[in-house]
Amino acid sequence: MSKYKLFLLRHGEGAWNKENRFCSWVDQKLSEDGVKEAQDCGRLLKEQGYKFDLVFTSILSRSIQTAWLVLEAMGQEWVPVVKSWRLNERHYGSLIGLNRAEMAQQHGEEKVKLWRRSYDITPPLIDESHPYFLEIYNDRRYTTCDVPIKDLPRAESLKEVLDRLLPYWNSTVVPEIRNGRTVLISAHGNSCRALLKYLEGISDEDIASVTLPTGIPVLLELDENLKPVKPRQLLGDQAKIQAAIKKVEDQGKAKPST
Ligand SMILES: O=C(OP(=O)(O)O)[C@H](O)COP(=O)(O)O
Repeated sequence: MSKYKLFLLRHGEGAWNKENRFCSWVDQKLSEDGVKEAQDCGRLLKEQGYKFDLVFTSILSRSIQTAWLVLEAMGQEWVPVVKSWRLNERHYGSLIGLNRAEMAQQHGEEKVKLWRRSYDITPPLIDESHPYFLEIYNDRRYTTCDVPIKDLPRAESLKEVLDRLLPYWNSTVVPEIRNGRTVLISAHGNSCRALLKYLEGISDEDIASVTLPTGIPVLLELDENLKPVKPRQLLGDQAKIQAAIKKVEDQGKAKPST
């Protein structure tokens, strides 16, 4: 029997989602379309009568901005928002900033698919020579983490995302859910995929075909042991959701960038 409802949300479209670049730990704001997606998401959740008690976000602006816009559209701005780097997007290492379609032209679509969707392959590490290295590691927000900056990731597989996310899930999110709070996690494509893999017990192989579009809330109904009692529900117009999923999957195809 369903005891708890948990909502996962990949933030609305960011500027680099539009440009088909690996964004990851670079702090991009939402695009105009992304703002609209987040507002539409909030309106939909309000129409369906959902109420949140607590929102968790990463420390990247696009997930925080999305949480604010959702709460504003729901008229629930007062709901507390708690932030942690442990919900950040997967660290894409030296791939950060690169265009997926150009990478597919250079390295082949299969290689890009492995980098994007394999469970335990870590992309090449970012180092000091990378154009976004200083922007990331000199950012004051990373002095607030529960690990020193030198120990923060330099690239992560999906498995490594789950390894850094799970302690936070267990210590901080789970007690709130067990206390009966309805939680929204406003995060990222891959941090949400990692959590979904854990909660739904998805195999290392099958997680490769799980794709989350931006701005679409995912509802999980959980039993008393926080195990899903039914398949995840992506809320909204199902034809639009399927088209948005295909668009994300096609980002790794070797077509000329626009
Ligand atoms: O920043 C990213 O995700 P996000 O838009 O959910 O924050 C990644 O670049 C997503 O890339 P992917 O869909 O190739 O894994």
